[in-house]
Amino acid sequence: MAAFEVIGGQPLKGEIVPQGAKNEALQILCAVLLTSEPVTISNIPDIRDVNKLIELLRDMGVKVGKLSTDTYRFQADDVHLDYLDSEQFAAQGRALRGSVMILGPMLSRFGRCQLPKPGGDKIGRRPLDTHFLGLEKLGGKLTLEGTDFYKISAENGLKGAYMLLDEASVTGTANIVMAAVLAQGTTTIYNAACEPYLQQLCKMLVRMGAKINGIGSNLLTIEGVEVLGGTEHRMLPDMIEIGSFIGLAAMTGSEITIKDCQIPELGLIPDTFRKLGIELEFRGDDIFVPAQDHYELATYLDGSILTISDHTWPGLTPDLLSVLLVVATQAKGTVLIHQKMFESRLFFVDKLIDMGAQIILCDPHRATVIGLDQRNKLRGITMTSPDIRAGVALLIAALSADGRSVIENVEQIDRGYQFIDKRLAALGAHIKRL
Ligand SMILES: CC(=O)N[C@H]1[C@@H](OP(=O)(O)OP(=O)(O)OC[C@H]2O[C@@H](n3ccc(=O)[nH]c3=O)[C@H](O)[C@@H]2O)O[C@H](CO)[C@@H](O)[C@@H]1O
Ligand SMILES: C=C(OP(=O)(O)O)C(=O)O
Repeated sequence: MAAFEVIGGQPLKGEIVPQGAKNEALQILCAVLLTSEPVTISNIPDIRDVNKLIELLRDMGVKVGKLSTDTYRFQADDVHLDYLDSEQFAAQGRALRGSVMILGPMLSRFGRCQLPKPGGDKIGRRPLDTHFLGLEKLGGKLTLEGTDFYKISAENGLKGAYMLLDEASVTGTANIVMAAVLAQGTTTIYNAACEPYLQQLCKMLVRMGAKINGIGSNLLTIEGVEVLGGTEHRMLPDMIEIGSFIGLAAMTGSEITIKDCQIPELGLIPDTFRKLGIELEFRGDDIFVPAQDHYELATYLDGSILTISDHTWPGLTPDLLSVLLVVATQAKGTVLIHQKMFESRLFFVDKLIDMGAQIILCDPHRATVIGLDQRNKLRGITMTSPDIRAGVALLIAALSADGRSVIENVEQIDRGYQFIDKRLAALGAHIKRL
């Protein structure tokens, strides 16, 4: 297990370029399975989960050519269906959450797929029911082996259908869309997830020849086509990384410019940091965060305590709540952080409490943070990163803290943050990989 040693308390300064979006990359990479023609993808982040998915595709027979550090060319003109039955394929599928999105494209193009329960963060129950409800509506036949191995087939092809999803699952919607684009007839998906990465997927599919209406809304209408062709696609910057850098600047009292953010795609993220009292300036497409000695939490108009909670897009992404929580520990004021979607994502606050933060974990979903207003700094400690976003939140806490911290299990952070130690060291952070 790798670890980071951090000597905290140093203000950082400089410019940082966000990586390509992890969760967009996982959708887009799976979509290369939908065509036998070449697909060129740029701004691919060099992170563990994405590299694992690229390896999985290569082992399935997809031709993978690396054109530059962040650009690859894929061609799925000779997919080895037998590989799906191998132990190695199952092990690769188990290793990340994003692998689940090969189900939709494989089902629609080749009539079958199978997968064990995919990996990803252990942050509470992560049901796949919406994925299969949708794929079954299109004519997929699901066979369950035990409770954690799924086989799905459609010998006679898929047929378009109307469906009202029980929840607006992000990867579920991506899977269903990728199945519907090659189904016969019209599919209507109501209560579809509509976050920017899914919009990016839909736009790419349209460039490949798919017919999709309603992109960006929760009502998608898809007219199936017989074949899809190749295309080029560029990934958005990672909005969770951008939010993490805003939080880092605030907590460490640093002046940081985050470059090329595609600000219109960030939804509520900038305004949520502003509610924590953090000043942000948009300079063209860059976000400038000035060094701030203090920041003060907003209250509601009637003076009552603010709640920050997640919601499906265009609400606030759940993936930033851990960072927002950490930033609140040094604000002036009190805030309730309410993580509605996942039930085991707030337990990492124990470590922040050990560092001196004032937090009451009310229940698994809610934590009240009483900000220290920089009166006391957090103290460096040794801790383990439980999941990707808690990991980065703890890293931010460690960089702001007095003294030495060690963060273990940083493979969790490496899943989604590209060379984070080197990039933060370039801003002046004292961080070493052990
Ligand atoms: C690889 C990838 O892209 N992972 C992201 C994806 O995961 P993923 O697609 O797995 O997450 P889902 O959107 O399916 O659901 C997330 C959780 O929220 C619950 N839920 C979802 C929708 C809803 O209307 N009500 C509800 O309660 C689900 O039961 C689940 O526990 O989307 C999540 C939600 O933005 C993000 O945290 C993950 O980082
Ligand atoms: C939960 C996340 O990732 P995954 O879905 O891959 O576990 C995340 O990116 O915050």
